[in-house]
Amino acid sequence: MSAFTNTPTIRQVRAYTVRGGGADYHDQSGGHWIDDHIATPMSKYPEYRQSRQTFGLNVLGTLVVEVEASDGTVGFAVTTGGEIGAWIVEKHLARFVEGRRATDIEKMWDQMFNGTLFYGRKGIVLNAISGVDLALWDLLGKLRGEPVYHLLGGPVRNELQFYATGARPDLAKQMGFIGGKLPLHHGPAEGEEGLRRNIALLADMRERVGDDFWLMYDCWMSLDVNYATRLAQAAHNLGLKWIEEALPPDDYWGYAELRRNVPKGMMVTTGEHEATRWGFRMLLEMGCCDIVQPDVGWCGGITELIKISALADAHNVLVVPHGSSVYSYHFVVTRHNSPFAEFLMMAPKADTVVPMFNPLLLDEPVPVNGRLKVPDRPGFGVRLNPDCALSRPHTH
Ligand SMILES: C[C@H](O)[C@H](O)[C@@H](O)[C@@H](O)C(=O)O
Ligand SMILES: [Mg+2]
Repeated sequence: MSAFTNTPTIRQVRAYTVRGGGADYHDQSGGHWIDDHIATPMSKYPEYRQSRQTFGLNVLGTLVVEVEASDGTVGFAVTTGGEIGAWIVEKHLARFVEGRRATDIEKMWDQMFNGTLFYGRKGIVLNAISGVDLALWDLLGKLRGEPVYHLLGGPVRNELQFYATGARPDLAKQMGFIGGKLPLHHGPAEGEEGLRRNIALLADMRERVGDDFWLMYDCWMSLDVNYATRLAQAAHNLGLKWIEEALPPDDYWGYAELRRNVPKGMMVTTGEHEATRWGFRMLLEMGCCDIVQPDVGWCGGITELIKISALADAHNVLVVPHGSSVYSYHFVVTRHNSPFAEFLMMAPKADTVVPMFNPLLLDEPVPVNGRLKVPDRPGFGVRLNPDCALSRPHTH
């Protein structure tokens, strides 16, 4: 009898939403560093300048996807997507997954992507596809009794090392991280005074951390080429290691120009709001960046990230996924061109290490002294916190 005959099939796909932190990590209560006057493409409107939540950065909420196999095993994953994502999962994507062999992930991905191409391609549809894909990899690991990183070819290093994203790189250095990425607070609409404040903050942090600690700026799509060039030039003698996501994701031409403009030795990075191998092919072939930063919960999941990473490797470009907890750790540990990872400091003052998707996942690992050995529990090795109320709004 062929081994195929006893491979479990997918009995049901279920999608839920959750509010308050979790995978929609911008969905925090007040007073959190992650919503404190951070520059965005909306900063040109004063009414939307102080808080990203005012223009809806946390409008989606968390999407939880469960895939239940015919033997009762349940794989799950979480990403950003909320009710819209849940609707797409159950009303559209489920038809390409239910009844299929749990091993046929590539074919299910291809049908989910091509079956939604008329309204998807990127954005929320790719978040939803990513959620299903990650849940399928979790399920496969559980069925095989293996951590996902074993299914991806095994670890190329014993542990991961992390830089920390947050308001306090000085504290991150004390916690053992290899670098600190600051959110940029002021964009072009705040003129020369804003640029001066951006540089003053960086100078203060450089003073606090010394010369041998990475400092980066995350500009969250808020700048134009001229401002980003001037920021990079002014920050160069402060040892800015990279300037991240300076421009809107579709401005491939602007990124290529910025990369020609920045001082030699400074890196340009982007990609967290890009999706699929085609989007990253554009970034790579147009010479937009030195590091691509796909979010595995937004770019298409593990199945697509494998393709993106191979493309980047061929271009000698590093792949350092946007902070996405265990979903990227299991990938990064298996890739030579992913030498370090991001850890988003989700404590409101960025002064302690808390799980990134807090409070949604149980057993979610966190870096200790800036390092982490990826647990070898089956799948992604985490469980849903039963205290987090899941809702399933679209079942009627
Ligand atoms: C800190 C940044 O403004 C974003 O909130 C962050 O999610 C992302 O850009 C990152 O690279 O971590
Ligand atoms: Mg970023």
